[in-house]
Amino acid sequence: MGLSDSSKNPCQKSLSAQILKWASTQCCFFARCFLKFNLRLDFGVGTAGSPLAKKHIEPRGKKGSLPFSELDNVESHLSITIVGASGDLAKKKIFPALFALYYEDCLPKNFIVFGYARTKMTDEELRNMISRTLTCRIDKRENCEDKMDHFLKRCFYHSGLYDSEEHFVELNSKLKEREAGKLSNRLFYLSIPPNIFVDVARCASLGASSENGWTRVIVEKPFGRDSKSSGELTRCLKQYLAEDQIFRIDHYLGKELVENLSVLRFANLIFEPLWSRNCIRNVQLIFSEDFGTEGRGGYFDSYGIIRDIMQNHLLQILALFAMESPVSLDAEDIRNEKVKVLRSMRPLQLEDVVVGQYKGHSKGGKSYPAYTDDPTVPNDSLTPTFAAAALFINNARWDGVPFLMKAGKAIHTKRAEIRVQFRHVPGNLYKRNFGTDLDKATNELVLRVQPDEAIYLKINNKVPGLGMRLDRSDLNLLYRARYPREIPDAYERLLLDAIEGERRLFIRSDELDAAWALFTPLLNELEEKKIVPELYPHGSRGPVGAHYLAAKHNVRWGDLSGEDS
Ligand SMILES: NC(=O)C1=CN([C@@H]2O[C@H](COP(=O)(O)OP(=O)(O)OC[C@H]3O[C@@H](n4cnc5c(N)ncnc54)[C@H](OP(=O)(O)O)[C@@H]3O)[C@@H](O)[C@H]2O)C=CC1
Ligand SMILES: O=C1O[C@H](COP(=O)(O)O)[C@@H](O)[C@H](O)[C@H]1O
Repeated sequence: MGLSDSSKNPCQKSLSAQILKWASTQCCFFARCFLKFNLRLDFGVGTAGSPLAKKHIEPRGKKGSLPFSELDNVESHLSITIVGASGDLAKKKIFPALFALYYEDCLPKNFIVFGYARTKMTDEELRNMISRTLTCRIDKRENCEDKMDHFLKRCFYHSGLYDSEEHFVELNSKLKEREAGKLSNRLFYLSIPPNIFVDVARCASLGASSENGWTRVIVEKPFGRDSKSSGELTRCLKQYLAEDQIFRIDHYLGKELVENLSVLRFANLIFEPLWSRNCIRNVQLIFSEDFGTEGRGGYFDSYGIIRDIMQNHLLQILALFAMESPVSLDAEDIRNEKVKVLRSMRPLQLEDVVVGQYKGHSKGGKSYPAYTDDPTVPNDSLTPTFAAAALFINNARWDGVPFLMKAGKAIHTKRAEIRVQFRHVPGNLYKRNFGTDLDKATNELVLRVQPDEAIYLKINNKVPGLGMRLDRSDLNLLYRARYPREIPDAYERLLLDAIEGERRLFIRSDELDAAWALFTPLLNELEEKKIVPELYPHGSRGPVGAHYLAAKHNVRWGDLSGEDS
């Protein structure tokens, strides 16, 4: 078993940090004795114990008030190992996010990054690989090249198998060599296919856990494919890791607008009183991508859009949107509220969903492939690449309010947004100005998660002039206009949180169970009954069935109204 990791409140943390400083400089012996007897140490040491952990109050990084290096007064070391370093996610997201954190002075003074995978690579080859992905992304930053050189010098590689404890022991020796006897915290990022999560957790925990600091493991999705397999995965991981060492990542929780959801609700008097069935008619959670599953067809075909997007990203947003006010911003308080709302929901049935799959299509002399054209996808695959669903929360706040989700690949546009449609104004004095379509008179709040982050509220407004003409207008908070700085990528925020021991944006195991309990009966039914998805052309607006589903609940999809700019 690796070292347990429990970050407590800041006061406790700073006390722990002082004890640890003393312990690490004068009396490492005690720590080793504790370990020998397999006691779970609860130091909350190193970076997690730094004042930066008070991040609800303090901004982070050099653009904030307190650069990490100045705060890093405990002589600790941080080793980050990316398992699956040769893969797509590592290249696309994880290494760039780590560099961005380094660039912003958000990493501690003593840190190293190790890549681990089966592919044979030298340190230099790993550095070249990282540098290629970095140069095409962040070359506009000031002093970027110098910083990049310094960062790359701290990157190393070890090639090994995922199920070989011996190879992780070799990694351990390399880590120790560079940690040079300092108190060292270790973070492992499992950026690998899910069938090898448990092997890696076992080998990393037994072969390469930190001997004197914390060991944490970030686990990528998918966390199973249904309640049973997810429960099994949790049980297996817990043979080697304590729950507080496991950081289940859902990168949508790290997106700026998703983080802002709670601020919008709980830091503004004007929204919270409206946030219930009394004023809200329906809520829509929409995700679409304007490309298919190209290159990931093999993975996608055994998961499908419901598991890939709805059961995690959209459901997490829904939980944050609908939860009651937490007792505090503490991770456990927030996650308790999310679990409560998830457990108040009715599990989905077949009649609550519409599924679709994209078909080939030609437009303007260009042809777009069907999902089943992918050589890694069977020709007769019934896997949905699109789904729309209606969910209901059986509690006093949300009784009767439809929460509609829609997620699709190969749709005409890329977007992720939350749309809140409000009720009609009772006894509206201006009713006749809207003709017979009173729906056009309702307010709508839109949180555009991506692209081009924005929050806008559709209101009815008098068109200036002598007559009385109304139109729908937007109160628009466009992020690029209001905050002309680069918005950090979700992976930056989440990596930093894992380093600091902040669990608020990671999924707890009971949350995961509740999420699977909602979707598993539906997923089983879709598979058992071999439900045939409705075909929609690649690049279209998705299957028509999604409109019927919405209409059944008296809803119109806001993204198709044609009103958005
Ligand atoms: N890519 C993305 O956009 C996203 C990915 N994820 C999740 O992140 C994780 C990593 O994703 P991604 O980087 O795309 O995955 P990859 O398929 O690129 O796999 C990552 C690495 O794992 C090793 N690997 C691949 N297949 C196998 C296998 N069958 N058995 C053993 N090792 C294998 C390979 O390294 P080597 O051969 O060198 O050992 C590969 O470079 C997955 O769990 C995925 O679901 C989540 C969100 C988005
Ligand atoms: O988790 C996943 O997310 C991506 C979309 O992420 P985004 O940050 O680019 O919106 C999706 O393409 C992928 O299928 C899914 O596994």
